Amino acid sequence: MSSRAEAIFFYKVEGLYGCFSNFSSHSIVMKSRWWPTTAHYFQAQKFAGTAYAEQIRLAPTPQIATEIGRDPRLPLRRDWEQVKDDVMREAVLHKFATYEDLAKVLLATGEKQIIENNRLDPYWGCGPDGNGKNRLGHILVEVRTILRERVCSSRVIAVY
Ligand SMILES: Nc1c(N[C@@H]2O[C@H](COP(=O)(O)O)[C@@H](O)[C@H]2O)[nH]c(=O)[nH]c1=O
Repeated sequence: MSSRAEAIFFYKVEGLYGCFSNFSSHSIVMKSRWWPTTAHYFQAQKFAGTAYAEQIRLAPTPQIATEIGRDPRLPLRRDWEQVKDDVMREAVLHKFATYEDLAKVLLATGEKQIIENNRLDPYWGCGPDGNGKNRLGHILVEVRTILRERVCSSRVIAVY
């Protein structure tokens, strides 16, 4: 893995590598439903199987989906802390597997570190001091590895 100095930083959808954000306008189909963004899917899974999940799915923007998903008055599923990383990985993998152009951007980052430059979020992002867990960046690196392995195995099949 590269040094932090060479790392790829992303956050805003409008910025370079904006397609790495869960707010980017790339819809996915998961659990037999259409989701406008991975942010909609991720936030809805906090209330899977309830009417709140559908309300989030139909939210007009990822910002509104996230606002609803973070509402502390809503009944968060009990196992959320245990499953949230898996939900995020599943959504991000699905997005990059759906859009070949995005997969190419991610694969072209080679071995570089990927960091969500979100100063407000020490869990998914780098946090206020830059030493946050950066879980979204790590998940993007995991997805990059999975996609690379898929590309390699499809090339092996093509050779045979
Ligand atoms: N707030 C924000 C983003 N934060 C995103 O929200 C998700 C985490 O939600 P939660 O677990 O409820 O805190 C995760 O995908 C994180 O990257 N992203 C963006 O592009 N723009 C924003 O303004």
